[in-house]
Amino acid sequence: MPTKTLRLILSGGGTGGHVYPALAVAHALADQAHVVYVGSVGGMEERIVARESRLPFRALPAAAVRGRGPVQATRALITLLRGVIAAGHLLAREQPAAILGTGGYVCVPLFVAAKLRRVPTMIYLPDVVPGLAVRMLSRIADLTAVNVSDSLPRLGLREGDRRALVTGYPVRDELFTTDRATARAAFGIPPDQTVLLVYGGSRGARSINRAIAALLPTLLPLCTIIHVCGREGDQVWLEEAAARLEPALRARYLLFPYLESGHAQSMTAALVAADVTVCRSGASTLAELPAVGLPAVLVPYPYVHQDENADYLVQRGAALKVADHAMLGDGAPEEGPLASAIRQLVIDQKQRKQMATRSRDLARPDAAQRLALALLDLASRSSA
Ligand SMILES: CC(=O)N[C@H]1[C@@H](OP(=O)(O)OP(=O)(O)OC[C@H]2O[C@@H](n3ccc(=O)[nH]c3=O)[C@H](O)[C@@H]2O)O[C@H](CO)[C@@H](O)[C@@H]1O
Repeated sequence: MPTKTLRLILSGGGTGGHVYPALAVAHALADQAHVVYVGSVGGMEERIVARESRLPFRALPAAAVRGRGPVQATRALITLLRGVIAAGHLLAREQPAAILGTGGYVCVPLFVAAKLRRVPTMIYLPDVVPGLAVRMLSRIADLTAVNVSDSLPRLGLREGDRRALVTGYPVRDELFTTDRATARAAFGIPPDQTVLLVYGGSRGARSINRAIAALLPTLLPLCTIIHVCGREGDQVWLEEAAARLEPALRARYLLFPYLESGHAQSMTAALVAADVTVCRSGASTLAELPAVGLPAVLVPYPYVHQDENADYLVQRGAALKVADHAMLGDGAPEEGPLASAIRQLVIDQKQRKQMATRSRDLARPDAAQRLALALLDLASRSSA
């Protein structure tokens, strides 16, 4: 039996995009270390970690460091200080040999406390463009790992730098191993149908939901749609819209609020079953779409740096991009940019195949392994 004397901390807070990569690394570390997950008090990560892993979860107080006004800024600073103190106690108890942070504000107090206690740290950037937290953390971390090398200059780093590492984005193994027939069977979709998967990141995307609802009568004659709409309440009116469709079309519209791992109808199965997807361009798309070679119409969420993620795939011929505000165009929605882009990929099999190949070429199946090894190496340096 392997002895798990090595203790490590993984941490990432916020929505799914910061949590799933950390869980993929935990999986890669499997029997090699005792891993504890550190998230923020009241964050979405606690639920995801409990649902998708058996890792012990510890919570820290954390908040955005940038407050909007002086009162909010002061409150955020107090939360940060409380977080650093709590993180100090946590590190004293857990005695980790190294820490990997995948982003989110919870990493800030943790990394500050780690710096004070000389615990080695690695920060991981999943997106092309780093946010404020990752930029700060990259300065204090011993090692900065990035999904794609394009990000390094944005952090003042270069490839080959001792403090930098390009790993790819760690995804669940099943994305590489699930076969299409099984995935399709899980959703009851026959092999000969073209499948469009629509989703909006881990929280859903209202504007995409609205646009797809408007296009259901146009798209359903062409393809089956798996629509993952998010848990924010859109399911109700989308079901009403579906009920107004004629029965033959209605039967080809499969609506879900969220798809969890561990079920036959999982996000993995949906990605593998699909021929084309319409989705946001959160960091996960940079790896999950290539892992299954899924051609995409990307609609970046306008208020964060998703445009640059989308451009990364578009420039490499692995996706098309449509702006959020332009999805339906000015005239008839069925002639707008979103419908045209979807139609193009659904109808033109040759372009779809070419795009699938280009996408697959970008896959990095060893990303979780690379991050796990780097963390083990960091840990061994600390105990040397
Ligand atoms: C609005 C926003 O601020 N989004 C950010 C957030 O996105 P978010 O947290 O939504 O992250 P991503 O879109 O990158 O990832 C979502 C993850 O959830 C999974 N999933 C999604 C739906 C579902 O039903 N089941 C399921 O398992 C996806 O397969 C994916 O693994 O963090 C990412 C990582 O920093 C950023 O790139 C995004 O810009």
